[in-house]
Amino acid sequence: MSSDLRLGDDSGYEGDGPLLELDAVSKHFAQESGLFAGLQFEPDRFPPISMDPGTVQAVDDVSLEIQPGETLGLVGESGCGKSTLGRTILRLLEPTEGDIYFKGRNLADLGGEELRRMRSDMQMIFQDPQSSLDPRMKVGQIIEEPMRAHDMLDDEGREARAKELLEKVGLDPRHYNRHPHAFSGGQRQRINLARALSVDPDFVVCDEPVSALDVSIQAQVMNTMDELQAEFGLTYLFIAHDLSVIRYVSDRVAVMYLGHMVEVAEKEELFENPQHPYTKALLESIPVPDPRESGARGVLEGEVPSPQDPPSGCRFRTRCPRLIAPAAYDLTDEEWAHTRAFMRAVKRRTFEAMSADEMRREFFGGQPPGGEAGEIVTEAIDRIATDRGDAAVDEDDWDEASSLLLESFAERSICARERPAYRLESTVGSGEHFAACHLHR
Ligand SMILES: Nc1ncnc2c1ncn2[C@@H]1O[C@H](COP(=O)(O)OP(=O)(O)OP(=O)(O)O)[C@@H](O)[C@H]1O
Repeated sequence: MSSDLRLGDDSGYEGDGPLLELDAVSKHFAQESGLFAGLQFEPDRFPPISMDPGTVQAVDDVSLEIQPGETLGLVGESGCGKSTLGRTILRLLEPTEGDIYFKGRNLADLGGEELRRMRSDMQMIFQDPQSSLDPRMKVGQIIEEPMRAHDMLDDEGREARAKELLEKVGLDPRHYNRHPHAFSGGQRQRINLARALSVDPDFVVCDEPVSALDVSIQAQVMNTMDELQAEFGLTYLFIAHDLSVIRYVSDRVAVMYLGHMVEVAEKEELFENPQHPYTKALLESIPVPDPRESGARGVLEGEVPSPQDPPSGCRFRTRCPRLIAPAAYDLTDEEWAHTRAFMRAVKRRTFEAMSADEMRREFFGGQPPGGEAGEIVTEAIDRIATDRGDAAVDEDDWDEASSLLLESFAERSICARERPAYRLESTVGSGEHFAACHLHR
């Protein structure tokens, strides 16, 4: 673990708790600016226009621990809040709510010299090695810059360290005086690594560090990062949207969806025994290399809702294939599956107008559910049936049928009413398995 590249006595972490702990951390942004951003039309008021800047709930109520020496992979679709979480941890963004503890200290309590030291302990590397390296600076200057900012070593010491780091990241120390444009993408990412390591951090947020690289280069850079982790005693938060990258680098994996953490488990456990429908859908959507096995597999239905107005309860529920039936109705699994599919089809208007009988056949095999649920389904069908007898079906009828179904079924599900959070036993791995899904209630 030790290296002569470790600086000073305060490097390393001797405590027995997590290196990093997030306690209910949120980061909300004021709505993106624009000429009409936030303008609301409210006909019942005078004047009928108001300004509600609104907020983007990029990260919402996230709790998480990262142990010393581990790599926690953070995965999720574009826009789910991964980068925002990484930046908030590093205090590049101020959290809206919640606490972040690093080495047992609340970052919000630190000031002056302590905060400065903590900042050098936590570094970040970014996706695009092209734009994060100043083209006017030489490689040596780039690597020495953070040391200079933190007043570490003298000129000679910095130069010696920069050259040693170049070698450690797999580059030639004689390239010290070159400019970054002379290097390939993979080499530039290695320069970034050397720069991040120059101040001897304990924790590095790696934000999509290999996403911009050719697949053939990705593994080489990830292997170097792995070697450096062992040598420097580093802890990584490794952000990626690519599950094969996550599988390659992680010890544990955290899955994010629309600002919430939906599942966290050891890597093997997460890949072999996923417990959240969103994780399952993500895993099933990994492209299969075998061309004989084609066709749609686990394609996620519908659009990701807006982080300005996220769904209540489980944020994935509007797209979830396992949405739980409201307890108020006595529905068989099959009846609920039909009702759910019909509700979604009406909401998304995925079918052409048809008669009531045709809808019953198409969505319910001719047999809608009985009881109160059946009455609601029948009312919705009648509202949009082409043979309903009065004026032609219009937009308002579709909207009303959709609202009736959503309010009666989706909004009454436990998935809409309560925020899920369950701790499960791991079956493949040994550690804790967190799944935010009411199927585990
Ligand atoms: N400064 C900001 N102001 C307003 N909204 C923001 C800001 N930064 C991020 N967002 C919004 O917060 C949400 C999360 O963005 P973030 O970049 O963290 O996601 P991500 O998972 O890292 O996505 P990607 O992989 O595309 O970078 C998005 O809806 C984004 O538009």
